[in-house]
Amino acid sequence: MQITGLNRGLIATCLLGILISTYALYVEMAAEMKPGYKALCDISEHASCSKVLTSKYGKGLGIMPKDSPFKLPNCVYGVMFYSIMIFLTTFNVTSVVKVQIALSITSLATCVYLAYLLIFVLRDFCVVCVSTYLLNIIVAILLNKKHNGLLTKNR
Ligand SMILES: C/C(=C\C[C@@]12O[C@]1(C)C(=O)c1ccccc1C2=O)CCC[C@H](C)CCC[C@H](C)CCCC(C)C
Repeated sequence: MQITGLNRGLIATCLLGILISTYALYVEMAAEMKPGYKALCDISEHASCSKVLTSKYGKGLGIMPKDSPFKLPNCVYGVMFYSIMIFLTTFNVTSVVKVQIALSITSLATCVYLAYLLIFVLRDFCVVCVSTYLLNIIVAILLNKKHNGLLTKNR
């Protein structure tokens, strides 16, 4: 695929990521404010996204200390991550793609950790969470293709 096509794919995937993260942030705030709030992604007892989002792992990735300024909802990190990705996608430079790949690997590692929490600690199926894992895998594949594409072009 051409670089332009890969860029479109990357931007579309990241926009979807921003959309899902924003929705998850809304659900998190609504569930915290109104008890008994039932979100669209609260499908059943063991497929409840609001339970996951309002759990103690839902903020600061579950690792930030109690009153750290980085104890933001995980979704806020998601929005920042996808926005930075979109911005960096506008540069078609190998070195910038390398920075994006590094960020993408960090996000994949974070996803593995969050998926572990989801499956083994919270024992819940969270649709919005799993979709962001998939999006991050797609971003990694597209970045790898773009990196290869730029290397061949500059040869
Ligand atoms: C919505 C989202 C992930 C979903 C979810 O986190 C949620 C919402 C959550 O509450 C949760 C609770 C318990 C178990 C699992 C979960 C999750 O699954 C976003 C991915 C975040 C993405 C993987 C960010 C990675 C950021 C890197 C650390 C790099 C930061 C880059 C910066 C410069 C900002």
